[in-house]
Amino acid sequence: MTSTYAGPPAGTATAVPAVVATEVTKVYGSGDAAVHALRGVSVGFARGAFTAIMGPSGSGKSTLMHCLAGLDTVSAGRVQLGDAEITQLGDKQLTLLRRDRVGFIFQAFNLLPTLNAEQNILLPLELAGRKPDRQWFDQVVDVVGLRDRLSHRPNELSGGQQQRVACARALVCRPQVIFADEPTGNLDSRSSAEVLSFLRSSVREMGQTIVMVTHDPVAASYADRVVFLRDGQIVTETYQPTPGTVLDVLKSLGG
Ligand SMILES: Nc1ncnc2c1ncn2[C@@H]1O[C@H](COP(=O)(O)OP(=O)(O)OP(=O)(O)O)[C@@H](O)[C@H]1O
Repeated sequence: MTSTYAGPPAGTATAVPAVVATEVTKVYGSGDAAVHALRGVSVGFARGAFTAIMGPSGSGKSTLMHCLAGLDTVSAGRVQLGDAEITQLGDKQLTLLRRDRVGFIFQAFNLLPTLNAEQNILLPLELAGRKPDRQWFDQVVDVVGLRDRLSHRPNELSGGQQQRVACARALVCRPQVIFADEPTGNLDSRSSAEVLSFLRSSVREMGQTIVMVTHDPVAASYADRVVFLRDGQIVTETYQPTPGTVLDVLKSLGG
């Protein structure tokens, strides 16, 4: 089945996409038990833009993100990340692609408790055998506002600060895309605002590309664009969203 979504209005999508999904289908299980989580999704995510994915529960948001990030395989269709067609890659190549080109931020901060903030931020580079670029590290630390917390362990940091460490950890590798899955789901509204402002400045000031799944219209309003899923298809999108416009679309989708 193909998506009913006809694409952005003429003249609005000018940037080169960092990730493109073409006719992506994902079916879990088979026969009577088959769940069609994605039904022919075609969508591009512009480089240097902050895009949110929204939709009612079960509409396929996490599945789409996992397929875009090479965390899950597609049943049919293609995903292109930069110059790599990830749907053609084997497990080993996918692992390297995720390590070298993709950053992740999850709802649970996933920091190592025995390492301090600086060590947590630098861990992925260390694991990849890459030397940290000190100047870039300093810039990232300043953007996230963690300069005076670098020697603190996660249990000495607030939830918002821990998530900012997780954001810095994703950014320091200079990934082509950062995928964020409900990054503010565990945070109070003040810490959420801190993290979202930081994500937005990493896009504005550092040219980062971010794709974020969220349920929260306020979180989505920090993005440049919101794409909406329903029943495994992209049904509409909005640019320069506000919490009000996002809520209106969600209501119309029954979310
Ligand atoms: N591993 C799985 N096995 C079987 N079905 C699955 C699996 N993962 C997801 N699904 C189903 O696929 C559909 C889409 O799920 P998905 O988690 O992508 O939705 P979502 O929009 O992220 O939902 P939510 O907002 O509740 O997190 C749902 O019907 C879900 O039950």
